[in-house]
Amino acid sequence: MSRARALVVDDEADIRELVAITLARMDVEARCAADLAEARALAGAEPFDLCLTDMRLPDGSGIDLVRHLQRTRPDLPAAVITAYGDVESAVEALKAGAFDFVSKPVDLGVLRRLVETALRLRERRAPGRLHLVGDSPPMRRLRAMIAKLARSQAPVYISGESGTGKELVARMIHEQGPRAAGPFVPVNCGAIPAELMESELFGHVKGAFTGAAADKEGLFQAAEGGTLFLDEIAELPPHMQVKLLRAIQEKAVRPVGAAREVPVDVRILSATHKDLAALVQAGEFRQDLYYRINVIELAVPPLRARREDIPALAEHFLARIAAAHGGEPPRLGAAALEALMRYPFPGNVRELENILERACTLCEGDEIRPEDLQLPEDGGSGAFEAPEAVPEEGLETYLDRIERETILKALEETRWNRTQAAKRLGISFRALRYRLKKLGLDG
Ligand SMILES: Nc1ncnc2c1ncn2[C@@H]1O[C@H](COP(=O)(O)OP(=O)(O)OP(=O)(O)O)[C@@H](O)[C@H]1O
Repeated sequence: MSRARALVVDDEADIRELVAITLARMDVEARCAADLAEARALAGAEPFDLCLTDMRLPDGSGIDLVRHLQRTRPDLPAAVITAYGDVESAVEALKAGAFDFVSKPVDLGVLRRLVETALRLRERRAPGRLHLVGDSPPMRRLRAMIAKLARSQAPVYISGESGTGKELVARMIHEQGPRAAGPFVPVNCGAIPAELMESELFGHVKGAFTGAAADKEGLFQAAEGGTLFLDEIAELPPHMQVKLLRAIQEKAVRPVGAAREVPVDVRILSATHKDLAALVQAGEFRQDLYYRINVIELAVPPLRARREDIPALAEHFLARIAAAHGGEPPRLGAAALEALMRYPFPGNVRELENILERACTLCEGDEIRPEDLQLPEDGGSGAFEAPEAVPEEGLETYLDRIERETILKALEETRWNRTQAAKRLGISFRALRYRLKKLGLDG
């Protein structure tokens, strides 16, 4: 890990110096500012692991700086130096988001401990805010690959079943790489109607088509300097596959109706739960595009291939659910955990999350019982048996029918609450709306 850096803000030169010397002895580099304006400018321009600010500054208060950092750098721990006995300000600072305070005259032992704590936060945070729960060998390999791929700029194709964590992996690659300060733009290719896809991705100029009242930038331009995550890339219609290939090759896009291409600097990550290689074989996905996006393939294993991760994941989700609702999370009883360990999780980690959310609602005491989990009797894998012979109606019609039946079932079970139904189906609200339209069910 690189040398830690602290932003020290105080209008008194000798305090700045005292703090800077103390920090230097701890191998922490200090950058000093004498007022709020200077502090803001430095915080916006340079990386820091810790901020230490005096309460009273010539152009505002330390609390203003804490608030500013909370908005702009929520990961940066900030502490305030308060006047002796000024409990009120200390409390106010903590409420504003400061992680600690130290009172004047500054006790160097207290200061050292405070800095150590802040730096431990940094270690826990590093290398990114997001993390994958699970310590199974496949998860460890995945984490190592993410760290390696984050440093490269090559397109990565993330494969894996639905709900395995592909989007989370894409976000981590972005967050741990040199583009982390830039935007991460996720696009669900299956949720954008084919006729809008080009203008959504590349933008359009005013008057390009009816309803194009002004210039609009596309998702490529929105991801400038960052990462574009093309999820469900198998759903890209053929005409868009050609255009995407060109955009990747030329590092430029042409907005609909524009005369010229505009250069774009984005890293492309893509994913699908479908077997893209098989789609290439079947002639449904362009081979040249496949080679372009699949420079590196990262496979996210299904949950049933790493069952030892289930207890840690369950604990993680229970804590998260409790934090969202307030209060203590219920415990997972031994019998319930055993049931989870046996369950095949066709919907993977997302399904585990949903099961636990439901269990928390159903659970009456402080312990989740197997019946609270409501695991499907058939193991969740046999909802639709694959037909033994090629269906007479043809694959497309057959798949449409299955899709329609599954969606209708989810809608009925949720009394046509689309948000709930989308959640149950493990797709976004937008994706559900799009599918309803496609299947003529949106009337
Ligand atoms: N190892 C993990 N640790 C913590 N949370 C995880 C892990 N894997 C997945 N999740 C969580 O599970 C949920 C589903 O993950 P995600 O959306 O990334 O899956 P996906 O593979 O992209 O799904 P889909 O193919 O349906 O788009 C998210 O809430 C994600 O944060």
